[in-house]
Amino acid sequence: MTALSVRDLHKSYGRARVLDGVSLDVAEGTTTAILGASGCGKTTLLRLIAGFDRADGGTIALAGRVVSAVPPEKRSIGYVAQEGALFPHLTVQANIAFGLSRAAGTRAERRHRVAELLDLVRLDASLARRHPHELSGGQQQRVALARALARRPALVLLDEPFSSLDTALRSATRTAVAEALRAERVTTLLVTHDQAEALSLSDEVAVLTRGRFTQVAPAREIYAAPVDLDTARLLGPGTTLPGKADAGAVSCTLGTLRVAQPCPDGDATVFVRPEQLRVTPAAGGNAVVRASGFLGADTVLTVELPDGTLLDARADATVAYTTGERVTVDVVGAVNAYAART
Ligand SMILES: Nc1ncnc2c1ncn2[C@@H]1O[C@H](COP(=O)(O)OP(=O)(O)OP(=O)(O)O)[C@@H](O)[C@H]1O
Repeated sequence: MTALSVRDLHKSYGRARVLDGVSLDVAEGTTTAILGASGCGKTTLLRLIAGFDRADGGTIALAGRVVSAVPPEKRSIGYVAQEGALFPHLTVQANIAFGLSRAAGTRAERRHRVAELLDLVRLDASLARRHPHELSGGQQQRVALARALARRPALVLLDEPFSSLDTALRSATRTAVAEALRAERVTTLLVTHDQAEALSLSDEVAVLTRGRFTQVAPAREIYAAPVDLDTARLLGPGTTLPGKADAGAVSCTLGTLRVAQPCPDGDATVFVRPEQLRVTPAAGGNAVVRASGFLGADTVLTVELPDGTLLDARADATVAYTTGERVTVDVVGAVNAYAART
């Protein structure tokens, strides 16, 4: 069943058209990540769905019911903002219980639900009596999620919920949140501009560009075959090269390569991701290492081809590459190519 259905949504601020015909369906119990550049309208869309702002046109339906006239508190939506916005004067327990109305069972039942929620977001019960300032940023975000889930909402909106956390905390919090959402089988819309977050947390990724969704597809599918160059770049780094497409292949400075999806014959832009290039040390190699950055798990190299083309490649971190060293560069698998913009 479709939990959320957005149709042809429009929103402008003055003359600036932010959403220009946005449509999206989210199936019940799934997570869709909205990926888009800063300022593309992601938060605007969430605010319209939550009912904090009104659209200029289009409809939003929750479980098949159009909600234009329904106030935010009656939409059965949980919202977690960039920084959880917990009540600073209330304990963790009281913050979570705030989401539960007094009508929702006895005091003992509410306590039980709070304990259940703390467990769900993997927070120790001993934290229940602390105040937000006595928690780490990651713990605060997990309390914010517990509060949003308290009333068993039909839909949870997460607006860049991990952006204020450092790398290690971000990854741990992300895992805890993903597991909690899966356990509750709650329908979720996650806004992010972090491609790793979008790809790892979602059933589907929806790419918002120039006021519309340009592609909505499962993470693997969208990563392997982005519809256009902007979408390809949003999903991760890559080098663009001029080329010529002809009958299902594309020729460029790297040779004649297979294409992952159809590209019209003629001038093309080839997009090669760092992991699609295999670099091997070789005295008589066709390229020279111009820069190398050791990242721990792997190394990112910038290599130069004889015609001066610079390529970014991912390489084996156990090999210490030096600037000026000769290497061979091969392309692994099919690449994406798009009709060149005139
Ligand atoms: N209340 C408002 N009044 C005027 N302009 C606004 C208002 N809210 C947002 N905007 C503008 O609308 C555009 C979209 O903003 P929005 O916050 O939705 O983007 P975003 O994709 O969430 O960005 P970010 O990733 O940086 O948070 C921006 O250009 C912003 O300046």
